Amino acid sequence: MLPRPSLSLLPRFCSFLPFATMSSKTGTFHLQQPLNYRAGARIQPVDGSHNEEVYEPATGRVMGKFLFSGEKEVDLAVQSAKAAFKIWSQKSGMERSRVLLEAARIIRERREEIATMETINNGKSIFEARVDVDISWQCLEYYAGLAGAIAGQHIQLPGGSFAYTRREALGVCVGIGAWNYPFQIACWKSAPALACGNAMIYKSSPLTPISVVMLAEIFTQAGVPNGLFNVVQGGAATGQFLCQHRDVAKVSFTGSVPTGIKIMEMSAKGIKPVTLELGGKSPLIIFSDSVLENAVNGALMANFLTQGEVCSNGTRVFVQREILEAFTEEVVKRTQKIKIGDPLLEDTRMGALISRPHLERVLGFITQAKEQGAKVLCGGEPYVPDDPKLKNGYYMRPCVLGDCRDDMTCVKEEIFGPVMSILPFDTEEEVLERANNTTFGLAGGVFTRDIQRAHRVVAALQAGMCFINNYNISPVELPFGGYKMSGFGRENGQAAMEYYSQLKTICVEMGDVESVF
Ligand SMILES: NC(=O)c1ccc[n+]([C@@H]2O[C@H](COP(=O)([O-])OP(=O)(O)OC[C@H]3O[C@@H](n4cnc5c(N)ncnc54)[C@H](O)[C@@H]3O)[C@@H](O)[C@H]2O)c1
Ligand SMILES: C[N+](C)(C)CCCC=O
Repeated sequence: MLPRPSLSLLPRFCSFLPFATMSSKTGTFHLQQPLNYRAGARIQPVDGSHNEEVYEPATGRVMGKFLFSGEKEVDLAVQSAKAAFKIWSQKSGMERSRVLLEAARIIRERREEIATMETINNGKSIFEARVDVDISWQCLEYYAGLAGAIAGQHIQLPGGSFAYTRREALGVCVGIGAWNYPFQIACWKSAPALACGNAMIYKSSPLTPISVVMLAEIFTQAGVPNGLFNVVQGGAATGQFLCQHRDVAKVSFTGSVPTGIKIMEMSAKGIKPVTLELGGKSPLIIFSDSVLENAVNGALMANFLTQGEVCSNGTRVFVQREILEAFTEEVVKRTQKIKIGDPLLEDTRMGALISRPHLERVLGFITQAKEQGAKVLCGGEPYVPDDPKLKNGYYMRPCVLGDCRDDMTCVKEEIFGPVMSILPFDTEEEVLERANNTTFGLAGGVFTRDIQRAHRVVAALQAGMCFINNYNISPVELPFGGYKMSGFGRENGQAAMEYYSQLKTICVEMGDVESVF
């Protein structure tokens, strides 16, 4: 069943344009063009460590190879971005706004092509990839709207003197992204960065290097100066060259906690500000007075989007004991009905996980959960679709675990796969204590009909993004980010503008200087 149309995942704009030039059937795409982008064009990097293969998760097929960028290529990208920054940062907010609006328009126009590419490279269903693309152009439109509103303050001082503040761009910003929302994460970072007058160099996860280059082309077509948005490709070493570069002013990172720690350490050496969007193990609390159908829908949304590979997922589902049986029965029934298979088919709702090692890691968590006493209520095993071309894809059946305890690994660690753990509780006080007993703090949710309890519970949750009676919806107007080890800084909403700009204060003397000497 689809979410309700009010605050739902359904696109706010739909344009079903014909496919562009690329092949759109699973198992047919071949990488032909370079994946680095510098000074307004796709290029081969001037140096690099090695060639990396790009896989299609739906089939397990290698689609092509690309070179991991070396230090020289990173430096050229930074120098190109520095030159473009000089032009872009001098434009008015309204001029920047017009370019971002044009980029949003082109994304809408190329919606089907981008969504198809995202599905081919990530493995998520085309249904979800279209939603990701819609959230992406909405993000550009939102920050286009804010670009013209960037303003300072005027402060009166004695004797007619005064001061004013200017909100200025930072310079060359680096964006480093994860593989679960490749195009969307690049837009969440670049839209506020460019709106504030910065340049950006972006590095995707090496598992999903393709769609961000389409974004780079779109920015150029929309009218950003050549070099303003460059793409370098690679893994940890390329990321390190970026973070350590002396001309980089800021790093915005989305990824795991261990990598986030390294990013922060490197940035600390250059006193560079960082935004860290890290992992989570979020609680979803379902009280017995909830509308059961909504609570079940919420739990599915909280666990199974993008094959469960979602940072904000509410994977610890706390259910009040009175409705445990009814809730569990319904959630299992609905999970078993999820259509798994070729992600480019219209009716598929769960595609392939990102890679073979990741699939094995997720299945390993389920084996361990069983060893520790959890009961597999459904799924949890590899899935082989009937279509022969999909037989080497990375599919599994979504899993619901019962008989879970707070001390089990499946309840404590981020699995990043389609695995829901159900945990019974009795009282509000008890569940809050247990929900907050984690080093993570990205998201949390509550289902109840008691309005006072709903607000009391979210106020007590130690998490940056909380939902009442829904889960995992992401209007771009809302700030998104974590507490505790899930990171700091915010993406989306007005808040993100703070993280891509700096404040200058100018103090103006209107009288004579009174010296104390
Ligand atoms: N909070 C959020 O908004 C959010 C969103 C998506 C994913 N995530 C998190 O991301 C993780 C999954 O993504 P992943 O496996 O790509 O994470 P990861 O930390 O392995 O990699 C993330 C990015 O960092 C790069 N990288 C790796 N080592 C680096 C280093 N030493 N220096 C610089 N860059 C380096 C990678 O190449 C990749 O581009 C999960 O923990 C998930 O929760 C968080
Ligand atoms: C768009 N979602 C579903 C809120 C996911 C945000 C990015 C986290 O992985």
